[in-house]
Amino acid sequence: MVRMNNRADNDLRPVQVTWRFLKQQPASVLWQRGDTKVLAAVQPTEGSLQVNGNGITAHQLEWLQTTLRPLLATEALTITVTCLEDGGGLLAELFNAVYCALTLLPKGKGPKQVAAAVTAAMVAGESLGDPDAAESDLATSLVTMVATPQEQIIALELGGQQAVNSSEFNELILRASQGVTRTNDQRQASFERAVQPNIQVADTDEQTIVIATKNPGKAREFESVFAAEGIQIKTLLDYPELPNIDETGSTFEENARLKADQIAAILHLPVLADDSGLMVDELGGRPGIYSARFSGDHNDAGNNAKLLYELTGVPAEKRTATFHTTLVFAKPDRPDEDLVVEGNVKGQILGIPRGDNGFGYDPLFYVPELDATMAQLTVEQKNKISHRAKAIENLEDKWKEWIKD
Ligand SMILES: O=c1nc[nH]c2c1ncn2[C@H]1C[C@H](O)[C@@H](COP(=O)(O)OP(=O)(O)OP(=O)(O)O)O1
Ligand SMILES: [Mg+2]
Repeated sequence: MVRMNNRADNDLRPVQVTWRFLKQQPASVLWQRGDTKVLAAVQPTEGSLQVNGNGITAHQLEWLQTTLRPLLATEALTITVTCLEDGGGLLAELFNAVYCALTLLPKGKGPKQVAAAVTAAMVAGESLGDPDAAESDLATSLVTMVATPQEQIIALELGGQQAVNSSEFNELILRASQGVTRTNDQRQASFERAVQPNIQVADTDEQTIVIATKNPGKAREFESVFAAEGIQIKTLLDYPELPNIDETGSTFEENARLKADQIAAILHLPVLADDSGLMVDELGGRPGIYSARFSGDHNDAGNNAKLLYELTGVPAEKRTATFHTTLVFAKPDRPDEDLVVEGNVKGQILGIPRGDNGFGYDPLFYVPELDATMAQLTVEQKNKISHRAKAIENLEDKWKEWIKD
């Protein structure tokens, strides 16, 4: 049987972990395996264990709570797990996401035991490790296993449309045990890469690109573009040890170059930097390169408030504005070969914010053609029309050739 991506029966989909995904919550992780995306955040509390789920069933939540409990060093925790996309193997990935978040708790509060989860599926009489969504749909039976790397089984969950006989069951268990060991290695490798940026652990044969940003809003938009190419992306949040790059340039391009060149020189990886901002016609193009610091510090609410204040009394037809992005792609150690592109989108600054998506000035930036603010669009919709999307389109034809040599 030929699997998607020509995977062997025991091959797992690649894993990508964004450690400390939420700025305000240190023990948080975005865990992605294939198309399955789970966000987990753990907060120490005074009270007893609470596990909250978004986008998952009551049964999945209950299973998770029961499975986690024996691994916890303390029950004074609130765990929140959010399914962003179920691309197969969700139950296992819920566990893996939470487990990763637990490892970010202060010493002594993390998990008592090393464990990982994986799904195995019986498809057309063959046992497959880590089925994707299509394979899961075809599976006659599925096993989700949580175990230690020493093959001590902590939990087993059976699923699928048919009863499983004991020889198939044994095969599934074997397949799953292999997967657990491998998953544990994937997690460990990702963690080491994240905390020790100079040590590159070759975990997958996938290409890695670092996006030189600490802005999770930007990162999300880039991610969906490169994921489609099978390229894994990291952001500066994966490298907390890196120095802060001061944006001392006087143009978007200078600032993007500063970020791209310096980070590429340190990490020895290809680095894509974005410098972007809002240019309001009535304000002579301000805040422009100062968009992030418009109200003093880097604070979206403050920046939006200041923008509204400065446009007090300006009628709708004069509130025209442009979002601009300059992208600089830098190769390690070859700053003279930087690739530079830009993108723009025109809109209007509203008097009252609308919508909860996106980031930055999105709730105030109205796009007449769509009769919506940027914050009323989904990531997919925004990725079709935004300044960043336009810049990426301009990069599209060039970068694949450029990155090869
Ligand atoms: O699509 C966007 N939707 C809304 N607002 C946006 C967008 N794109 C840029 N902006 C605003 C946010 C920030 O106030 C400034 C970017 O400043 P900029 O220095 O490029 O980014 P940043 O400091 O947030 O992150 P980083 O430097 O780590 O990439 O423009
Ligand atoms: Mg910045």
